[in-house]
Amino acid sequence: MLVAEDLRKSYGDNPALKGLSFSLRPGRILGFLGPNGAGKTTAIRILTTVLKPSAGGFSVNGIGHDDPTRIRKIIGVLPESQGLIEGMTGAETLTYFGRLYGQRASEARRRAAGLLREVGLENRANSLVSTYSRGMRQRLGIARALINEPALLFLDEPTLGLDPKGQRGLLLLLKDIARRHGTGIILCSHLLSEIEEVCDDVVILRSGGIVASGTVSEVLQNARHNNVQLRIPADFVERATETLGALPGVRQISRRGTGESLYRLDVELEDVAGRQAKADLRNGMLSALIEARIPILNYDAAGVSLQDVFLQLTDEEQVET
Ligand SMILES: Nc1ncnc2c1ncn2[C@@H]1O[C@H](COP(=O)(O)OP(=O)(O)OP(=O)(O)O)[C@@H](O)[C@H]1O
Repeated sequence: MLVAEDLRKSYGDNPALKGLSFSLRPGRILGFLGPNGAGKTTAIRILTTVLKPSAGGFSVNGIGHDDPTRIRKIIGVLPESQGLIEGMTGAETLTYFGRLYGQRASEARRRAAGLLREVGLENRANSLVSTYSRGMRQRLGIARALINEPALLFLDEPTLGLDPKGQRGLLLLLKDIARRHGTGIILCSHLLSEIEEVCDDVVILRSGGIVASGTVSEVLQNARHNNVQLRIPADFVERATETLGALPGVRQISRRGTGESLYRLDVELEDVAGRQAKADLRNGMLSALIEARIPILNYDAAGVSLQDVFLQLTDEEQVET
């Protein structure tokens, strides 16, 4: 339903997006991840037709980006600031926006009631928005974004400021909407554990380019095969970095202090083919560390989370070898 091909955008001489290509199928949720300045907002602005790409293109349900009016009719957006009207009730809000989309008064009221039910706000339909909690506002914002029954829904940090229960409830609601309506959802977030839980697909951006993309399990699987985490005493971190950096199979090392006297090294190995070759690389790495008399306090090749992948792929402090 969404196909983006080689999207590029420069602000003056500053390239904010350097060739973004990905696609999304109906009913799936895609997480858009990246550190500050990676280009997420720029990409979302282009895909929601607020900005024009400098090069490349995209289409939604076959409608090309050069027809923004038609694209706007089939997408929904939940911006970071919802722009709700405090002096209206939830039901009035949705009826009002339904009318803006050209619905008749009776139809707008009926659909407003249906949407309020869908997002779990039916009991507060007649309360003023000014009395809503943050979580309720987000739910109302989502209902508003669904008014035109969009094929594609964009959400920017939808769980920001919600308590853990509210976050979970909202993510489950999104999952439900995607599955039941076949809506494609693009979610920008920094909460990686939740992205891991709710998203089917993921695109990780860094400095305007994609550093990883695919299904969440593909990205994790790939990282698990080629990445190893080590914990070593801080005193040995320089020697360990040097030793690992001299090995031909080591592609990249990220290091992070995890306490006063401990360091965590995330080591990315060459992407060699075959299980045995991968094991040989890992064993070679361990032998080199042992030979250099570096104490290894912890070794983990399996417990890689999306957060680890994200930090490793987007870490500015990493040492390229
Ligand atoms: N209107 C603008 N004019 C000039 N440069 C811009 C503009 N908007 C963004 N940029 C630059 O483009 C790059 C990407 O910014 P963008 O806002 O898309 O990143 P982001 O991933 O959304 O970051 P954040 O997580 O902080 O929102 C940054 O270097 C930013 O400084």
